Amino acid sequence: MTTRTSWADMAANSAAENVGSGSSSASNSKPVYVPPHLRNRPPSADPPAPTSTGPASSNDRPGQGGSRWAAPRNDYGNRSGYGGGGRLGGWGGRGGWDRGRDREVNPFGNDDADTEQAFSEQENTAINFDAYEDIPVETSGDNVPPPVNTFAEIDLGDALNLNIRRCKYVKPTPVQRHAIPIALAGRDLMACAQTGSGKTAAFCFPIISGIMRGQVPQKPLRGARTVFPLALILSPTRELSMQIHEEARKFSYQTGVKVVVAYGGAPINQQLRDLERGVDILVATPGRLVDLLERARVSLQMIRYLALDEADRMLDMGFEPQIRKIVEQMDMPPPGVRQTMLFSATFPREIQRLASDFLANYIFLAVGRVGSSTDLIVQRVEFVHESDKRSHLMDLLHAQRANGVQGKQALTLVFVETKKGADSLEHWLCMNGFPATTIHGDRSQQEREQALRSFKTGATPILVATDVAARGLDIPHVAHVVNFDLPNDIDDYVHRIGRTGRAGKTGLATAFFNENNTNMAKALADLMQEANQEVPAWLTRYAARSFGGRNRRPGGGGGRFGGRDFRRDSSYNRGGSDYYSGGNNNSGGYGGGYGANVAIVCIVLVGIGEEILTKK
Ligand SMILES: Nc1ncnc2c1ncn2[C@@H]1O[C@H](COP(=O)(O)OP(=O)(O)OP(=O)(O)O)[C@@H](O)[C@H]1O
Repeated sequence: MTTRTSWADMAANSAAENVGSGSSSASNSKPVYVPPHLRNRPPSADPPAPTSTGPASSNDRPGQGGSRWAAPRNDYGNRSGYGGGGRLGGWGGRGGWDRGRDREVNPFGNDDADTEQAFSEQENTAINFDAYEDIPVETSGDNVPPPVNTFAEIDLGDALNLNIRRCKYVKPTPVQRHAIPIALAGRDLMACAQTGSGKTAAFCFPIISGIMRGQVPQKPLRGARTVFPLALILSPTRELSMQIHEEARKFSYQTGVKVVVAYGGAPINQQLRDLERGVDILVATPGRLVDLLERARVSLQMIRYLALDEADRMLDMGFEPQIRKIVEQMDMPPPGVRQTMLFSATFPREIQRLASDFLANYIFLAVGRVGSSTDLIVQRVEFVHESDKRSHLMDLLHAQRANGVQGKQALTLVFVETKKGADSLEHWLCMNGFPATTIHGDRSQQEREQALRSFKTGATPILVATDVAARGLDIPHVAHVVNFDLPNDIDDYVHRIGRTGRAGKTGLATAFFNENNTNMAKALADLMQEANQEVPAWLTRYAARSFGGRNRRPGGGGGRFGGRDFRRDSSYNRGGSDYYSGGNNNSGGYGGGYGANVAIVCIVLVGIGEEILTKK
């Protein structure tokens, strides 16, 4: 299997190479204990904040009379400067403008980003395209626009095309092939596609392209400090919002489209200043957005595009009231006037039903995952008594070390149940020579961001996490996920293990099981069986005796799994024609949709809300 690195990996690698203690280079020598107060300090040799490559120019925009493709955004001129402090300083990742030079910061961190040569040499092989050859795809809804095979077939605009090349995306992934034409046709969309398959670009490209094409809108009369974004992208966690923002900034580099992120836990004043400098696309977590709306600092009156990432989580009980408030009770244009796109790797039927309130004559798209959910992930479950867990983990880590599986190219993510448990395990690992850090809801946002960076660069190749890191995070090189404490919900398990084996890469997931997890036995055994994993005989025996472990898998008791348009259910009947009036099965022998035994599995990047997570 190809394991060439993407540009993102290369950036991470170069950062890691500059990191001293705890990196893989120290692997063969006795690891050094790092006291807690020094553990997460940014390495002094870490790369500096990316520098600008030049003024935001308009000459890569095709001329389109009256649209923003033809209208350079001269409103950059009067900014007081915004640098965001670069990747490792302050509230990471918000940088869009170079404070001193008043220029758009190059999000590619590559001074040559303007030159064709700089990005034409290597393609992004993060995605294993071979695995997509016979991927099942199903669409339903009226007049579904046909998919495309190449980016060249889609008129996204020169500036965006240039950024796609800078990202080294050579061809669209399956979800992009189908979703982008649907979105460009102005259609509402509910899209279900596997983790790591490029959903972010699938909703970002049409939004950016649409804003570039559109007329520069007349700002409504309102308080001078109110901003009017044209697109809103909501996601359930702070870290996921930051990730989407980083991606969107790359895609919109030098297009004139301005992307701002707002999330809880970070100082609101900085975010207000970011907004004041102008915003076309607002990426936000719901709680912070409600705050901004209530302060009348943001108006949704001009929203043309609404995208919900991890949409099923956003409409799950924790978030639904906030989402309804934002979407239905403020000043956002109604469905049909705005364009709404919902993306996730799972869409349980009840959630689809709820979600349909936000959509108008929408298309449902389901794209199976690369291989199957867990073909790429070897799942192991081991019986480990509570008191033996630490020594068992130590054995695993020593074995990894002995096999040379460690360092920045082989990160280990260890999931535990509680925040206290996370701190305690992290401390113990460090004491025993395994550089670790931790992420959970009791840590400040700054500490959380720092921990993630330290993990990604391999400075601390073990991350002990609660469910705050279970969903939504795209961390390259996670080779091993250890469920030190199993979750109580099989979906959480699926999301956790989905942090490895992403984008066509293989991964390993090990779960520690004991008497405290008997309610998970059946769901776990079913899931493993479905994924052609070896199910230990003892687990099968536990499964035969047990009942529970909320099972959303196909064929499981919960029946919440959704890789199929709920409008096609025979039980669903709401007068028909306004909901579902046709289908387009591109599944190529896939049969009648995603039935009970289908392995689409949308392992998910469903996030848990920060409000919920902070309780963990
Ligand atoms: N067309 C493409 N060619 C090559 N790489 C791509 C392409 N599209 C996306 N990628 C890369 O694939 C990786 C996964 O993309 P992304 O994070 O958008 O997936 P996702 O479907 O949102 O995953 P998840 O469900 O886990 O959030 C990213 O590193 C991204 O840069």
